[in-house]
Amino acid sequence: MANHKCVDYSLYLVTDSSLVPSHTTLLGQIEQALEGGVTIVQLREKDMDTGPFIDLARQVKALTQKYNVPFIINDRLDVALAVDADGVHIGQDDMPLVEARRILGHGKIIGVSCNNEDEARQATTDGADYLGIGAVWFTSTKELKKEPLGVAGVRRILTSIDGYRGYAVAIGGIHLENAEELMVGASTSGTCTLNGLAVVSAIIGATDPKAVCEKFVKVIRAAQGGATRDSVSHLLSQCHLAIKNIHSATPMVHHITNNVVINDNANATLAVGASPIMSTNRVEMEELAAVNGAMVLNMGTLNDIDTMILAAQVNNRQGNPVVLDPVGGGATTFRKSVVQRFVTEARMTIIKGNGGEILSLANRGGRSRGVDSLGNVDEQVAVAAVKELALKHQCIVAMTGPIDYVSDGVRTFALHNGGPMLAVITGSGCMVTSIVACFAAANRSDYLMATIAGILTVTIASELAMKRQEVKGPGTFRSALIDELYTITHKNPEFIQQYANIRCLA
Ligand SMILES: Cc1ncc(COP(=O)(O)OP(=O)(O)O)c(N)n1
Ligand SMILES: Cc1nc(C(=O)O)sc1CCOP(=O)(O)O
Repeated sequence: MANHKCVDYSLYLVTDSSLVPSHTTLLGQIEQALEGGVTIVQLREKDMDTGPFIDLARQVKALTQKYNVPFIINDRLDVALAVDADGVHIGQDDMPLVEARRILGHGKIIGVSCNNEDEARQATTDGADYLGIGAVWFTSTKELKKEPLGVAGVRRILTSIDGYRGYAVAIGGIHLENAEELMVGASTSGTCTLNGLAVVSAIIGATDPKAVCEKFVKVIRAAQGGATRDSVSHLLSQCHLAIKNIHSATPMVHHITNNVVINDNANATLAVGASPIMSTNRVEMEELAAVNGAMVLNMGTLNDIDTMILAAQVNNRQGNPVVLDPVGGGATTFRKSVVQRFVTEARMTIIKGNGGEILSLANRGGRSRGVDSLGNVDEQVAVAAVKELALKHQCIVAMTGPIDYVSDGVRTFALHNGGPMLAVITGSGCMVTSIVACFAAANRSDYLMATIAGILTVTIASELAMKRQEVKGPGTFRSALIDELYTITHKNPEFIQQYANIRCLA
């Protein structure tokens, strides 16, 4: 599963040009829907020749780019490749998922239609990024071959794939009046819940698609808010498992990091049970990527930018998580342009920076002096920045500081752990990045949880280190911090659940 792609599936528009009202056009309806808050668009044209399909796909892609939402093509891999869409949706009678993945690679989204537990299990095993579960109810948009599932049927399928870390949407017969019943009724407390609704006729056939979408978004967000709040304790219980996964995988974490922190980062990586390698020679990037668990790109020392980008690209191709630390990203014009190169020329799985770095990347100001962030960040601004960037770059974004904010674009958490001593040793932020990468390497099915687990491990370790009698100042704190990383991950993983101070911001 290429699940480093964080996508907001909340309101998934699936098109059908035959349903467009006579006074308007398909493109007009799609644009209205995007204005109303659709979060992902699938072009589904069952009877269009290839040439016109590609032409139309190019126009729809331009619209989705304007609104910064992913663009998916129904059934046709050739069209998806021709227009460089973000992914494809395939049905049970279409090209097998493993073949589609072989052709499209791990960088693209692949969704699969599922109507029962067996199909869902197979799709999750084969690495689907999301499932389209349906039909929920009767629909006049498509002739159904099987009885509708109902809300209970959708829930049953979701429950049967508990442990799956991809996404799921429901489809078939969904309109404003039954959306809440479905979102609330099908939600589960397990790892796999309903992430959104896929809708055709209620939007494409509407006289005012923008207004319809705004109402859908309200209903869906309200249902997600309740479910997300319930998920904090579940998330923390997963951190325990995430540590175990590091020990069983002992992943190699390849760093291209800065000269100041290289030794501390290697020791911290070892302390949590992963294996560091700090190579910067481009000759071996490809070979390292083949065995890597994760890649850290830390911009502190910018000696060879092309090699760093190459390293990210080869790790992208291998499906390895790439963690970017845009150190000093807002400090100079040069650094600002380098961050832009990283995020446009390669795909980042996690971006972790301080307030100045993240706000700069989000074009929301971001004051830095050298590599340090200046000033506290207002919570509303911080949340807007991490959410916006997560959706834009389809990745997890973490802004660290006195409070850490982490988002996948849909779910956002505020983490309140961490002692003041972290600010008086050099490279504590870089250490967080290394540890996040260790968790990501061993927990590829849930990068949001991996990021939170990584941050909490360091911040809780810092609180424990400060309580140690031998800690008298920054020097002794630095050693104690590495000791406590070891303690949490080797002896007391329950400390994360015990000490985490975390809020869910719906
Ligand atoms: C999000 C989503 N879910 C299910 C489907 C149905 O796809 P498929 O089974 O391929 O049927 P057709 O769309 O081809 O009629 C979908 N398109 N999108
Ligand atoms: C395209 C599609 N796939 C389905 C499935 O069950 O897989 S139901 C469906 C049509 C959904 O259209 P509407 O939102 O107009 O009911």
